[in-house]
Amino acid sequence: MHADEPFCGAPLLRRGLTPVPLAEARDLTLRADGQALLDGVSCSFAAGRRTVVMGANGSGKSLLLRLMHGLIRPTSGTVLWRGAPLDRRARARQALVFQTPVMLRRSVLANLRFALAVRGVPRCARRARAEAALEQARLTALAHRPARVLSGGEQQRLAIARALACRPELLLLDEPTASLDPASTALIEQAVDAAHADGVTVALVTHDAGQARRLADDIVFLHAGRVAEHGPAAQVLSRPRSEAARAWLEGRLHLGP
Ligand SMILES: Nc1ncnc2c1ncn2[C@@H]1O[C@H](COP(=O)(O)OP(=O)(O)OP(=O)(O)O)[C@@H](O)[C@H]1O
Repeated sequence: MHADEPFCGAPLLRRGLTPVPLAEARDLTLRADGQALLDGVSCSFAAGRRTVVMGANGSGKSLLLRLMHGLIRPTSGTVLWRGAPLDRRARARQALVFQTPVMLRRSVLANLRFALAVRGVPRCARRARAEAALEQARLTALAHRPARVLSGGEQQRLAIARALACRPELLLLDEPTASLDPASTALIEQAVDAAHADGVTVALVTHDAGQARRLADDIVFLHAGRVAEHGPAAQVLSRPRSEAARAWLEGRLHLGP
């Protein structure tokens, strides 16, 4: 497969089935100050799978997630949702969790209930749904604490619980464990696993090759704003085809596009 070709899920392809990607980037270019930050990026997040986006600092991973979520518009190219251009309704089927979560100046529980209100969940259903999400995230004991005083790991778990309480089809996570210790990282990975087991499609940015091995079904490897590799995790991690991914996985420096 050519590195820039959309990849839609190897097991299905092996069985002769062609899945429609849940979300797809088609030839996305993003320019700023005369510079291409993303340059002809095509890739897809296949339904029901966990796609891990990897690459060096500044390779364009966060920008790709923001484009896929419609937070920013590409200079050219298209973001597709179930084969049609991304629109407001489709955006509501996604949830994006930032590396540094944004918490309202309210309690943990109120943060969850507010998110549900914004998504139009009826008032009578909010409390039960918020409490269930807290229990799943093991945050029930902290329900009435101001969200902003929680530790980094707890805030990240709350941010993911808040996103999942809205029942997205696609959960986009931008380096959710970047500054967390192994125990907090394990709790986040459990939450991702549970969401995936519930049928949520996951796209996750990480620098951690161990995390990619544990979580990824597919990998998109970006280098200097381009897709260097896109394929099943087992293949990309053990037999990378691009020099950029090979060097990165071996911990060597690789400079230049
Ligand atoms: N609004 C912007 N205007 C100009 N340049 C930008 C803007 N946002 C991001 N960039 C640049 O685009 C490039 C890619 O940024 P991005 O945040 O996607 O990288 P990343 O792969 O997520 O990096 P990291 O691993 O360090 O988080 C970087 O060089 C960054 O400086």
